[in-house]
Amino acid sequence: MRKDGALWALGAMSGTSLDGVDAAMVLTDGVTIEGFGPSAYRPYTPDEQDLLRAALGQWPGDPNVAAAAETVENAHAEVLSRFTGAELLGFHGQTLAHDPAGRGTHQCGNGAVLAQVLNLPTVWDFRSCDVTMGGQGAPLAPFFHFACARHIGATEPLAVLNLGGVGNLTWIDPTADKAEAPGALLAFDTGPANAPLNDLMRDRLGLPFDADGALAAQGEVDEAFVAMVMTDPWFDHPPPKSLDRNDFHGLLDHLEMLSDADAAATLTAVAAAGVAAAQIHFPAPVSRILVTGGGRHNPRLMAELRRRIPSTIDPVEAAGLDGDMLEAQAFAFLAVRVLRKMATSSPGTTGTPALVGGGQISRPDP
Ligand SMILES: Nc1ncnc2c1ncn2[C@@H]1O[C@H](COP(=O)(O)OP(=O)(O)OP(=O)(O)O)[C@@H](O)[C@H]1O
Ligand SMILES: CC(=O)N[C@H]1[C@@H]2OC[C@@H](O2)[C@@H](O)[C@@H]1O[C@H](C)C(=O)O
Repeated sequence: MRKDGALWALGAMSGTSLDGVDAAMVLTDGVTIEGFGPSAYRPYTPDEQDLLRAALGQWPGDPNVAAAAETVENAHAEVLSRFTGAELLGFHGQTLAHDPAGRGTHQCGNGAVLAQVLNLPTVWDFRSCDVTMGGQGAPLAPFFHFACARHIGATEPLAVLNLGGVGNLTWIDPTADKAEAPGALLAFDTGPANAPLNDLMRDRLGLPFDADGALAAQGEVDEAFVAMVMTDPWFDHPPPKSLDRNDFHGLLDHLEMLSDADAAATLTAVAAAGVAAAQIHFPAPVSRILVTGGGRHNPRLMAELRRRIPSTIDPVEAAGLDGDMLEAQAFAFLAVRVLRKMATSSPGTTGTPALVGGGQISRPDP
């Protein structure tokens, strides 16, 4: 029997790696996870990626943004139309620019268009309200991570680490009354994760990423360089904090003297060192870090994490979750929360002064 208020929600995420659209269904009332449904992935073609890359860092009104938005909407319409039985859509869109202390945050793709095309009530623009209210606008997955921690029966503090283009981590006390409770969650971005490594692979070798960490495995980490990066005050800065995809892009200029393999090994280590540095911000130590996002497929990155961090480091699959779809599931879950007028972020997640519920709701014409 369905719990009161539970809906089959479809969530879609187009992440900072610009690789494609993840989509997944969750049965939820926005508090507990009642079940996971089907999922799908739709990669962007190289031409589509070029259009998106040309719009990175741009704000509404820039000539490249309209083409990027159309690309995002079409790719989403294509993959989302394969699903049946969804009652609500949570559409994240593609982050093109993120500057919470300045111009705000910009996800392209219009949820109102998707609501019509898919004939589904659509929750979108999840981050703007948070930034307007003084929050970072990211990360937003933590309320879902709290539900996941409950779903897997966790009883002591743990962390969920997402290794996408940027890394983000959620520290969770699963014994808290609810996700909104003070002290239940502490979340923040950990630093660059796959983005600089992907950019290196693309610039030097014309490849999208270091598949299975094969190139990094042939190189040596320049530990002095890693230590130098870690002196950036950003890592010691207490949460809340969030990054734009290209905030650490300048790293690549300093690696020109290194071979391809050494540069790949060093950037892989930088991603892991950022996570190790994050531990000083934990309210209490964790015995386990569950890793989600594409970076968990990189054995070199996982090895660097294990070398630098004493906690057990497992892919989320070890706890029965799907690390390729967790973010898409998060936006399905958050859509239900928005529909039900529940908070989507808190002082511990995005650093808003109070609980905030973001998101716009667009409904198809009757
Ligand atoms: N087999 C693999 N070996 C090495 N790296 C991999 C592998 N599979 C995926 N990745 C890395 O993971 C990235 C994709 O990760 P993911 O899909 O989590 O990113 P995203 O959702 O776009 O990012 P974000 O969470 O920052 O929004 C790829 O670009 C690549 O760097
Ligand atoms: C502004 C933005 O899109 N941020 C993303 C990005 O990708 C990873 C990290 O940086 C995280 O802060 C966030 O996404 C996840 C889904 C989040 O909001 O929880």
